[in-house]
Amino acid sequence: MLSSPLVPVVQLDDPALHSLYYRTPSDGVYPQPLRPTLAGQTTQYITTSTPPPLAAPPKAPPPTSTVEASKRLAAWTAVDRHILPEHKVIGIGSGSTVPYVVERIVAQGKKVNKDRVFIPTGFQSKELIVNAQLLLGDVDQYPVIDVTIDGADEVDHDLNCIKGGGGCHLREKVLAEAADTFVLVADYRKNSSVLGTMFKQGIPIEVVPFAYTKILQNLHLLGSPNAVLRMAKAKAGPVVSDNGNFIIDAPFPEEMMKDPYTLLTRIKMLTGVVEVGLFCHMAKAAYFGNQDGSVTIKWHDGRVEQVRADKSPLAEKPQPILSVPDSAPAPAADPSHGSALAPPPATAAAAANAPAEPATKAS
Ligand SMILES: O=C(CO)[C@H](O)[C@H](O)COP(=O)(O)O
Repeated sequence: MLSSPLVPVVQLDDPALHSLYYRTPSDGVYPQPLRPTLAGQTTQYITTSTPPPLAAPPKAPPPTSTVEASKRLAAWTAVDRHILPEHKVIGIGSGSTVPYVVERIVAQGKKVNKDRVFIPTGFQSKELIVNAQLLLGDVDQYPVIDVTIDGADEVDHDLNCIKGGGGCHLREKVLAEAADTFVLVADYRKNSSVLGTMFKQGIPIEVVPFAYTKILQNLHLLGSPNAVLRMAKAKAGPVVSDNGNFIIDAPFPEEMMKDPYTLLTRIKMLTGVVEVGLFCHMAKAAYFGNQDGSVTIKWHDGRVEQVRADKSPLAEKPQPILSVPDSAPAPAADPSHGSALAPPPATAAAAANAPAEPATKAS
């Protein structure tokens, strides 16, 4: 029996095969990952050989609409205020605003980022971290996170929010809870006073697959007669979460949505429910990029701060917006997601500044 970490299952007599199957880190030929970040990590911790130089990480493309620009505005402002040099463990959330979070973190430079580890909330954010050549970790290694920044489907005045439009809310809640500071970033369409006003598809609820019918029945009794199993669009059958579970979308009447914490506890008590996409009393601040280039910041203590357009990070160096012509067809909505957003209220600023904006998720 070999004492190497790789234990043989069958005896290989051919020496060539033997060396193929029994390579160990000390051989210096440990299989190399195909992607740069992982190559960087392997080089640091396992191999002794010189790594190939890394290509520059891909940049996020310029925003293609006012909504996209406001997502970037929110993300950049939040990163500038909350991701400080002393922060070493950073949670990266999910959704269409988060690529701009990663973009701004990368812009802080290699020097500060080389001592940081980034924890993803799911497949998408893991890809963002890897592609940006940042060091990837997981919450089981780092159960205490300095700052987590995440998107949201809708946020109310008390910073309660709906999350899980992208089906990641279980990991998102774990990373929010693990964080000393949890910050939300979103465009102006997500800023509301009562949850469910803008995001109509209902509260995302992750459930163990075998129990979904019983849970649906219980949700109907609890006050959500239209609760449904979320179905996949490019696959036959239900959406399956990163954790192998099903997702139910349960719209509740406004009266119940006005007290999201009570609703959260009642749903969570249903047997078979893994996690509920209602995040109550968790966020320290929520950043909303506005159509006029300003940023609204709602703080956990009830303060509301406005950052004027000429004071925002984008004002330092104006960023291009690739405008979408009015006649262009609306981008296809992510059917499992932002299509539930109601159109934003019309404002003078909107009329003056915005190209025709679909009320659906733009990415
Ligand atoms: O909770 C989430 C995924 O589970 C997302 O953060 C939320 O859905 C916002 O996504 P987007 O910015 O794409 O609208």
